[in-house]
Amino acid sequence: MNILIFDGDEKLNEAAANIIAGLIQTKPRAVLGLATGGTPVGIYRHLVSDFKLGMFSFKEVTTFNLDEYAGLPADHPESYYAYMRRNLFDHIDIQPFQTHLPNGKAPDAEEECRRYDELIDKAGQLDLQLLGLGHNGHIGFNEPGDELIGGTHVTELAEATREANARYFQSLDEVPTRALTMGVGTILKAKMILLVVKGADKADIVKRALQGPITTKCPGSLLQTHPNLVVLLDQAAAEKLA
Ligand SMILES: N[C@@H]1[C@@H](O)[C@H](O)[C@@H](COP(=O)(O)O)O[C@@H]1O
Repeated sequence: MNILIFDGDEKLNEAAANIIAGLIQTKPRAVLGLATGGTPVGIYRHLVSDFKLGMFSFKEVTTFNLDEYAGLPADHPESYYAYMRRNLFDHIDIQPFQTHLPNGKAPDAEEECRRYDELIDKAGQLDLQLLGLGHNGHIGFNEPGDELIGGTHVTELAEATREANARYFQSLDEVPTRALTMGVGTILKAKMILLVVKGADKADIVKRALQGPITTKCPGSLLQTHPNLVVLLDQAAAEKLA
């Protein structure tokens, strides 16, 4: 694992965007695994401005997002579909049919998960998976538990996760209780994983995930097994690391 620690948000966002941009420049048909949440917003902003400077094109890029809330229609402002349009897709030349998220409103969620895995399989291995880390160690919406699931599946959100995401909704009650998420097997099969974590409130979980025991109780700890893991941290998130 390669850990890089940055002094300041902007430098970190720029470094993450440069890694993604470099991949697209060398492989225009790259398959990207994308993440949502607060962490990647600045990274997407950088990618958009680099794109607008003409540094690269997303025309042949394919994307698969990690997850989507179950029950939220795509046009709900807090759906991850809406987030991706707002923060990235609407500002670049990616072809909409090459962007993928699980459909949170699919009538048969299990079938939707199978469909999503088939699409990922058909696209081939993810070249890069961008990841954030939840306060409880979740990656995507793979929550801590006695076991983890390899493929895309429906998951019950941990209370802590709903509380953390309540800031985007009018009230906690409005935060969905379930989500469709890529599994840890798919995440770990990516050729490269780019984990980005910021803030002092994540320092403990960064320590557990990167230097603690590998356990399903902290899904992020499984990333230690990946042969090409790049971790970008700000100083606050890195402060408990040995
Ligand atoms: N499903 C997402 C994750 O993909 C994200 O990485 C994590 C951390 O979010 P944030 O970056 O806002 O702290 O929580 C969310 O609930």
